[in-house]
Amino acid sequence: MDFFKEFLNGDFMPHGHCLLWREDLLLLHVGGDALTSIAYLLIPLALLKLVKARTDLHLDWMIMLFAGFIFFCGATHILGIINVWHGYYYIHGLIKTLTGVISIATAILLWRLLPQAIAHPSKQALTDKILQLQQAEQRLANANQTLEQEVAKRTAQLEKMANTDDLTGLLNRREIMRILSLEITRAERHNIPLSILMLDLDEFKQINDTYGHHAGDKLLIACAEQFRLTSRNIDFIGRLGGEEFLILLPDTNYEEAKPLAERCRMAIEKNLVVTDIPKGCTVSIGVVQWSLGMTLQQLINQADELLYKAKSNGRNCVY
Ligand SMILES: Nc1nc2c(ncn2[C@@H]2O[C@H](COP(=O)(O)OP(=O)(O)OP(=O)(O)O)[C@@H](O)[C@H]2O)c(=O)[nH]1
Repeated sequence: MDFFKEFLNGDFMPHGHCLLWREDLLLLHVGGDALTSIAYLLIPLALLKLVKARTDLHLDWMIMLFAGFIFFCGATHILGIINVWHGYYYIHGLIKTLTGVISIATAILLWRLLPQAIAHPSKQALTDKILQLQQAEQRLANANQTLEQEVAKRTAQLEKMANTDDLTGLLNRREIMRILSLEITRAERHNIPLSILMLDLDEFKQINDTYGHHAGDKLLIACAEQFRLTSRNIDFIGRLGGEEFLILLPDTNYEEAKPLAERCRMAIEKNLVVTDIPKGCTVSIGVVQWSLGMTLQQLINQADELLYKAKSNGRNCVY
């Protein structure tokens, strides 16, 4: 009991020379201890705030231990101030010992954590890694873009192949019919004229039989080229099959279509040059202007009928 009395009233040890301190010396010691104590008490509060705010750090126990260590350091300085007037040397010693124990614990844990901390990537390493990732991402984006361009190119090639006649490079039957259907809808909606030319090479079988199938192919290619040269860039030219072609003339009435058909006929008769076939070739053409209410099939049938008429009337003519 006596021990506790002495422990708390500060008389356990005599003050000795403390009461003899001069004012400036006292201010220096008390001021220094007070400033250090304030700092040592503020640091644990800051660490507590950090632990509360950053639950993701996973080192909260280590930070709390460090906060405790700092707190006890602060407490020894407070006791240093008190001891100037009261001799609580026993409590002071006790707090110093506690500070020592918690410091040792912190030091041991700090050393144990050191490899983990060293292994943790530095800010520079993380910055480098981010840079590497950004570069890799850029490379990936570039590769992706190239791939997309390649796919678009291949798709366009495949579409072209699917829509094109292999031999002549003109539109194939499916594609010219698809476009004709669209153009009929457009003509209907905007009330604009639309005409077609149905073209068939004359006595092509005989050419094939005389000069061979290969020469016949050359002639088909040369005819396709003449049709290209003769028609306008708004027109669509297709090969329906064999030696039969269709030229689609958007925004064109019969009066405009007929001379165009005539130019095609003349081009085949006069301009066609196929070395294997010296006698050349001619073409018969049926011209029809689409009229309101006419279906695609009716349009084609009417063009076929006119073509048949041209064939029956001696070929190499336009009907
Ligand atoms: N070289 C070649 N011949 C083809 C091709 N497709 C069809 N033919 C031939 O074209 C010929 C068409 O003959 P027909 O339908 O009798 O017509 P045509 O001889 O031109 O007679 P008309 O049309 O009455 O003037 C056939 O002999 C087919 O074999 C092809 O891609 N190349």
